Amino acid sequence: MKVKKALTIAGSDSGGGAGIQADIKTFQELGVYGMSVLTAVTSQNTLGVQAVYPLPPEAAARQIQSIGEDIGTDAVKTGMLFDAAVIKSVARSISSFGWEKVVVDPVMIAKGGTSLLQKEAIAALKEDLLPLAMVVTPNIPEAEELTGMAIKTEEEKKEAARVLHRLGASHVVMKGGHDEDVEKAVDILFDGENFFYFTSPRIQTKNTHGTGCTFSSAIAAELAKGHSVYNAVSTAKQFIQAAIEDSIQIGNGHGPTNHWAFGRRNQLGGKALE
Ligand SMILES: Nc1ncnc2c1ncn2[C@@H]1O[C@H](COP(=O)(O)OP(=O)(O)OP(=O)(O)O)[C@@H](O)[C@H]1O
Ligand SMILES: Cc1ncc(COP(=O)(O)O)c(N)n1
Repeated sequence: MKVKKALTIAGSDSGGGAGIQADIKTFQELGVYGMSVLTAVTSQNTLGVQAVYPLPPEAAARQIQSIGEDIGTDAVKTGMLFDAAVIKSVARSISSFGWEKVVVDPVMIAKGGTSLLQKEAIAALKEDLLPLAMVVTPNIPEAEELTGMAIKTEEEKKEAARVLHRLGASHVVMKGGHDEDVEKAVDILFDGENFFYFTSPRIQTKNTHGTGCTFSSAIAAELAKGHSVYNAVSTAKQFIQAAIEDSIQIGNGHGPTNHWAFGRRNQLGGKALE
């Protein structure tokens, strides 16, 4: 059987809702063979991150080499990279294999406030990784860090997207999950010329752990299957909407999104899961 493949380069979330675990579940649900390169191990649950154990940069390079020299991949997604040395090592490895369908989720801070990226690594993210990105998916606080802009209005979101495009990302998705006073969750895609809006009703729930990871890996999975960036973002938006609507009540904090909701709903003709 011939399958499409996607690779996530990210950190492990022991609680299974974000990071590598969210990515692999999303790849699986979207019918793509998932592979993983670990950059860090976190002790994490729905209450937050209790500990971070970064892996050395050679570990990422060596894992990517093992995949690149034998299996190859149709798309790559990066998540938690933790420090500048890992970012540089990952960027070098991606370039050396000439992988083009690269989705960069510039993960910086976990929901509970724990830093998943060293402050001094932001320069490396901009200089080494953004130029390799077919799609970059910042939330508003991440876009503010990357651009140095304060982003509140729609015009500022569009201007930040232009800045990130100039830094080398060929497409930018400005995610609106953090605009909590707005009734809709609006993501804006910029392709260097035009802006496209992806809008869905905002769901009132505390179970949003891993939304960013899930959304970016859904984009990578759809790109791996050969879809355009516009269509990949459109499917990812439907995937995350279903995953948040049917989110999972486990633990005592922010529960995870439901990675099987999108596929099961399609089987059930669009009905929400019990
Ligand atoms: N309450 C919500 N209702 C509907 N959609 C949401 C909600 N929260 C986030 N989203 C959607 O989820 C996706 C991820 O957006 P978000 O801004 O939450 O990313 P993120 O902050 O990187 O995620 P995380 O906080 O998990 O790191 C986007 O498509 C966004 O519109
Ligand atoms: C290993 C890892 N990677 C990424 C996130 C961000 O996800 P969230 O902001 O939903 O906690 C996380 N919490 N853990």
